[in-house]
Amino acid sequence: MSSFKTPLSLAASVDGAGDRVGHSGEVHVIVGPMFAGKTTALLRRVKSESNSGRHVAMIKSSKDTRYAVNSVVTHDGTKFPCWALPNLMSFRQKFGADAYDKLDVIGIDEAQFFDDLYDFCCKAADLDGKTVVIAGLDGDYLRRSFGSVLDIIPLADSITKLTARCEICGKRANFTLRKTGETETELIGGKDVYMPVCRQHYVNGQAVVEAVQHVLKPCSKVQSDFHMEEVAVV
Ligand SMILES: Nc1ncnc2c1ncn2[C@@H]1O[C@H](COP(=O)(O)OP(=O)(O)O)[C@@H](O)[C@H]1O
Ligand SMILES: Cc1cn([C@H]2C[C@H](O)[C@@H](COP(=O)(O)O)O2)c(=O)[nH]c1=O
Repeated sequence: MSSFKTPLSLAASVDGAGDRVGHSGEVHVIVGPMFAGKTTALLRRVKSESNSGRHVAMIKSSKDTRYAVNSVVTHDGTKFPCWALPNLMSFRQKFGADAYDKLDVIGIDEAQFFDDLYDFCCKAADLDGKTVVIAGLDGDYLRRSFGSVLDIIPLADSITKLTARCEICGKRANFTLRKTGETETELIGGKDVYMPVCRQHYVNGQAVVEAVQHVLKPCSKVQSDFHMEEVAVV
């Protein structure tokens, strides 16, 4: 019998996770602004895979403890148990190598917070044969690329961009407006801090936030108390 190994089987056997090689993995990416239904779509997909008898696991970033520590929770309250982790590469070891090898589907929520998203997806789908379903923000509150979410587009079998409803006019919302004056990229929050908006209301709303911050600059107490609801953006 030949002992020749392809680069793929060699990589998998070196890593000790070769059980699923030959079984092709997949990468499905769900993006959009906040409140677009990304977590809802992720849960629907993972639950349906589980109902079909496949072994599933869900991961979210441990940075996001808004609704629950060990569950993924949608904005309308649907829950699913998950592993809350600071990074993805620790998942196999924490989940257990044997259990990991039996997994068919891995769901990842809040993907923008994982620095090792690209490497994890490559390994999980290409080498370990997993179906990886990823939900995350494509853009931050300034509509800049957020984390590594856009980096995994070239790895993807499918990409779904969802929209929310603009909180001001009810049209389709593609963007997330931060209502407060904080400027750090990562700022955990819900409707208290963010609202989904259409293009027109993103541009108007962002101008209002910037103008208010400019006016209030020397007065940091008032600045941190400022909220968009108090200003008309139409
Ligand atoms: N402006 C809005 N547009 C759409 N859905 C909204 C809005 N505000 C609240 N929601 C609620 O948010 C739910 C989607 O939540 P979720 O799946 O957690 O979204 P995401 O993960 O994209 O932030 C909707 O089903 C709806 O009940
Ligand atoms: C726009 C934006 C969002 N965040 C944070 C806010 C929330 O905690 C999550 C997104 O949650 P969702 O499930 O998509 O509703 O990300 C951030 O840190 N920085 C931003 O610019």
